[in-house]
Amino acid sequence: MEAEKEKKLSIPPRGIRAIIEAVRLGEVIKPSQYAKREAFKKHDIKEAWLNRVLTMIFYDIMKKQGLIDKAIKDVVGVTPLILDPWLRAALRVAFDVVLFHDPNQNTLKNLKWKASDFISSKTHPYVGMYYWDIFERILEYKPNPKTELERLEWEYLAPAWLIERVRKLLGDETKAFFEAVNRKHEWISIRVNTLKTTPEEVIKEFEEEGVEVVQSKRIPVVLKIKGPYDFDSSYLFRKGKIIVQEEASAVASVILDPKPGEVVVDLAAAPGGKTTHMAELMKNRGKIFAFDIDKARMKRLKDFVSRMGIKIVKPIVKDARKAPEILGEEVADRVMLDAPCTSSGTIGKNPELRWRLREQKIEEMAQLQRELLESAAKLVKPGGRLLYTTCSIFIEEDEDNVSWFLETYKEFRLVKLSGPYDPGFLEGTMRAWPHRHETIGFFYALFEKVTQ
Ligand SMILES: C[S@@+](CC[C@H](N)C(=O)[O-])C[C@H]1O[C@@H](n2cnc3c(N)ncnc32)[C@H](O)[C@@H]1O
Repeated sequence: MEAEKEKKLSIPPRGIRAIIEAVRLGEVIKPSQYAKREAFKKHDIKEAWLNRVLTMIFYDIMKKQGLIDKAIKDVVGVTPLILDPWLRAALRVAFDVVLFHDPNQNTLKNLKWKASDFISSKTHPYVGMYYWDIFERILEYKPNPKTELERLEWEYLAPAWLIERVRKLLGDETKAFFEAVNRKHEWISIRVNTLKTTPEEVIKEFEEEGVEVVQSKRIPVVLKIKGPYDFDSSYLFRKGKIIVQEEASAVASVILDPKPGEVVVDLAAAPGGKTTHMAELMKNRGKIFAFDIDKARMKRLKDFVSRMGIKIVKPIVKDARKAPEILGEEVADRVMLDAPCTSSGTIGKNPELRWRLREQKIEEMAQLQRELLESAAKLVKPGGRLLYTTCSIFIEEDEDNVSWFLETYKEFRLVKLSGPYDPGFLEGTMRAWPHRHETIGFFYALFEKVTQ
């Protein structure tokens, strides 16, 4: 009996206030872990166990936000988006805890009384009273999906339109796909900076720090460490010996394969995962022109470049559609276009993204990607190569753009890719999948400009 009691979720009043504040701040402070950190500090969450429990709930709410908001709407009668932000945050916490966890009686009491007091103090006593009043209805609430697709939304924790799309792409593997993206992500993928150290040395240092580490079989400079890991206080990170990067992302630079002394243009470079990797492959010899339109992300690129001891990168904060005007045409041996995209392949890493994504966005991104491909086509020298990648799983952003490019730019041919991942839906292209390759969803197409 005692053991059973202990298994139930227990959150003290301070924890309730901290998680509501974290969810509230998460709407305005990005990335969301900063919001969580600030709220936990404010409410003095020092105990490791409590931090772990609240962190789990914080990310759980993001992953299930669309479903939680549907439940709120069923109970309250309006979309939570028009409610007071503190009330919305408290309701999201309450629904998540009640529907998806197993809270003990004390936690339920705190969730009713302390949350109500807390949001009263943040807004108006009427708001707290309203929350208090409807709390019993939250306890009674049972989701009532009416169709098979609505039922799958609760099973896969994703909106219906996304499930339909994944089904069209993957058929029987749909369930495995969503299970993989919803799994707890404990392992963090990093890349070793070979300008400063070796994978073996870094493995040794992690082991000495007591961090579990495994080396990627596909890309030996990629290591996976068991999190959590505090990068800010990490010697390896501060000295620029490691950088956070997914294996699928590191594969891109290896495929483009820039050589020492070459001229490379990276058209969507920030925060610099691929730019820095290419500089390493080029042994810090040659030139990389790194374009990105986002100043803040570019600042991070500049920090990484200097910390990692890289000398050959010229950052250019400009729209990459202007790159041929700025640099001239046919100047590059290699062009990397790691295009801005819907990022649908990263929903495992960015749990709230699935609820934020809008289907209309896909066409918008595909159009921008084509304009960037036009720019890339002009930059490549005859005999030079262009790599087009996205972290999206949608055909419109991937294979469709490749077909369009090959039809429009007859001087380019597709260089067939044969690994380390699986063939894409167009012969010669390649895709990485979360459920098959334990990485993010990623798409690759390599082109060569034929010499006349
Ligand atoms: C997928 S991210 C690039 C990630 C980067 N290659 C890396 O490996 O770290 C896409 C980038 O495209 C940038 N971007 C969006 N529109 C752009 C444009 N018109 N010109 C240049 N960069 C753009 C975004 O700011 C974003 O940093």
